[in-house]
Amino acid sequence: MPFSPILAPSLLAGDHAHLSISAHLAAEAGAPWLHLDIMDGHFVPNLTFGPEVLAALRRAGLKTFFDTHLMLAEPHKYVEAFAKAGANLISIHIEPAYDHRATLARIRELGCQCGIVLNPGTPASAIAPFVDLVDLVLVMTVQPGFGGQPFRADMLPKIREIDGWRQSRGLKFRLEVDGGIDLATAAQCRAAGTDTFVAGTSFFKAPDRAAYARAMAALA
Ligand SMILES: O=C(CO)[C@@H](O)[C@H](O)COP(=O)(O)O
Repeated sequence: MPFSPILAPSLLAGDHAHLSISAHLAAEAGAPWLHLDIMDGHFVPNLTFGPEVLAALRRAGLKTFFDTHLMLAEPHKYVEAFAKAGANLISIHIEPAYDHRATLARIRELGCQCGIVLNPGTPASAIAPFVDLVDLVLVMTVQPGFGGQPFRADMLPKIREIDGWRQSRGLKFRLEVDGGIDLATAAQCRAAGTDTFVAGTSFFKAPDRAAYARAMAALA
């Protein structure tokens, strides 16, 4: 396994009236990453927040690594705004039509790490041309748009397939899962090769240091 496990709390499941408090709770629990779900009401049937929220979290003192997941029909138009607002890693979906290669290169040029994301219905082969360009591959384990959905165990073969490429070709990307992740489903994903786990609903039920430490011990 090339990377040690990271559990990235998803701010989508935090308190939207007090996002900074929720983000600080995640950091104080020991989470080195915060997952930020950016939804546009087009690519996914929901809306969340924009770059000004990331900038405000930075102004509020958040030093956490911002793992920024753009669920946007036209992500290439927004990568600069998210990089300037404080994103550390920006992930873009493979499904919409735009220049993925140029957008990944632009994310790097802006000083961020870059990631590529697949929806449950998208085969691993769709991202094959990009896996040597990215720092992270995100396999969605729910149809994106809403938190609190059940984990899709039928995504495990896809995770194994992508981890297989990583191992056989010596590729250096993190392999992340997102959707319905709790201790039990994270363990299944870990066994399939995942090293990076987004947890929204399950994390914010008990966002404290002891719970985080238990989760990390289970994934070690
Ligand atoms: O991107 C998404 C949903 O589209 C996720 O990041 C969710 O926020 C994960 O939430 P849970 O499934 O853990 O509640």
